[in-house]
Amino acid sequence: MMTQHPELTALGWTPWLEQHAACDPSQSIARVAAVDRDQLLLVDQDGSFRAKLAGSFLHRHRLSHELPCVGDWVCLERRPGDDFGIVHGVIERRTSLSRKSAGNAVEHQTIAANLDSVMVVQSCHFDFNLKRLERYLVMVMDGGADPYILLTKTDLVDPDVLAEQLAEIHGIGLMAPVLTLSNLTREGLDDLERTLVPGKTYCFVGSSGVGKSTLINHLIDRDALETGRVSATGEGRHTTVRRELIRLDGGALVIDTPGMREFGILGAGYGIESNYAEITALALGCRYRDCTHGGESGCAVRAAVDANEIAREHFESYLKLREESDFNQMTHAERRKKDRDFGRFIKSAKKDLRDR
Ligand SMILES: Nc1nc2c(ncn2[C@@H]2O[C@H](COP(=O)(O)OP(=O)(O)OP(=O)(O)O)[C@@H](O)[C@H]2O)c(=O)[nH]1
Ligand SMILES: [Zn+2]
Repeated sequence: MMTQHPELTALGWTPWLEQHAACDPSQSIARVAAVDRDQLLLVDQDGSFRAKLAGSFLHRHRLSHELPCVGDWVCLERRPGDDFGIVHGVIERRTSLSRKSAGNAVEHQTIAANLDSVMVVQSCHFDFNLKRLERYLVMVMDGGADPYILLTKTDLVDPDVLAEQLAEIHGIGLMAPVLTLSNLTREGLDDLERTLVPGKTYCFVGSSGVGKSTLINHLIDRDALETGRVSATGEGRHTTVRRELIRLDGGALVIDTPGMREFGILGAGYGIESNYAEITALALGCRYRDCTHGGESGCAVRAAVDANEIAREHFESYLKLREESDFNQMTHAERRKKDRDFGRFIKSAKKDLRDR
C-alpha cells in the first residue's frame, strides 16, 4: 500500500524511500536519531521517543550491518501509552557509510545511513594529504553519498599554500566540490551553510583534530544542542541519550556520531584503493558518480586504459576486486541475482577491452 508522508520530509524522507519502504499499513515510520545499546532514539513529526527492536526482528537479523544505525528509517509499532516503540523493520538504505570489521569480509559495520552528502574534512595546515583524501572520497562514493571536500584552518596557512592545495586537488581530477573555511575567523562558514540544503542529510568525516566538532558547534546553536539531549524516565531508571541526528535551524540534517570520528583511523586499512589508487582517483573524474567503467560515456578510467596510462591487466584485476567488494556488501538475495548479472557484465567488459 502506497502512502505519502509529507510530514516526514523535513526529517529527510524522500520518494525513493517511499518506494522502498515495506512497512505494514498498521506500522508507522520514524528515523533513528541515536542508538544506545539495545535502545533506539527515534524521531518523527511529533518529536523524539525511545524504541526497542522486536524479538522477531533480532531473530532474523544477526549481522551488525543489518541492525539499525543512526540515519536509518524504521517501521514500528507504537501503542498509545507505551513507553517504547517496537521496531519491526529497517527500510532499505539509500546510501550508507560503513567500514569492514577486521578479518571478516562479509561482516561490516554501518556507521550512518541515508546520507545525501559527506564532507571529507582535512586541515590545510599539516593534515593535507591527497592520497588520504582520495581514499575518503572513494569510501564515500562506495556508500552512494555525494562527497564534498572541506579544508579547514585556513587562518593558519598563507593564501599561496591554500591555492597550491586547491590546484593539486583539481590537478588530479577530483570532481567533488571544494569548500574552505576557518573556524577561528569564521571565513567560509557562510558558504558552507549556504551549501547545506534543508531536508538533506550531511556528515563530516576526517582525521582527529581537523576541526569537525568545532565546526558542528558553529552550525548548531546552543538551543539546538540543549534540545538535542533527550531525557526520559522509564522502568525506574533515568537515561540521557545524546542525539546524533541533528536538525539545524536552516533545516539541514547533520549526523554526528562518535563512530564517525573514528572512521578516519579505522577506515585507513580499507582494501581496494590502496593498490588501485590511480584508478579510484581517475574514477572521481568519471561523468557519472556511479560509473562502473563498463563503457559509460565520459568514463575517465576507460579513457586512461585506452591511452595506455593504466595497464589493462591492472584494470581487469581492479574490476575483479571491485566485484568481490560489492558482492560482500550485498544481502543474500541481492547476491544471488547480482552474481549472475555481474558475471555477465564482467565478461562483456573484458570482451569489450579485448575487442578494442
Ligand atoms: N586555528 C584554527 N584552529 C582550529 C580550527 N578549527 C578547529 N581548530 C582547533 O583545532 C583543535 C581540534 O578541533 P576539533 O574541532 O576538536 O577537531 P575534531 O576534528 O572534531 O577532532 P575529533 O573530535 O578528535 O575528531 C581545537 O583546539 C580547535 O580549537 C580553525 O579553523 N583554525
Ligand atoms: Zn568510469
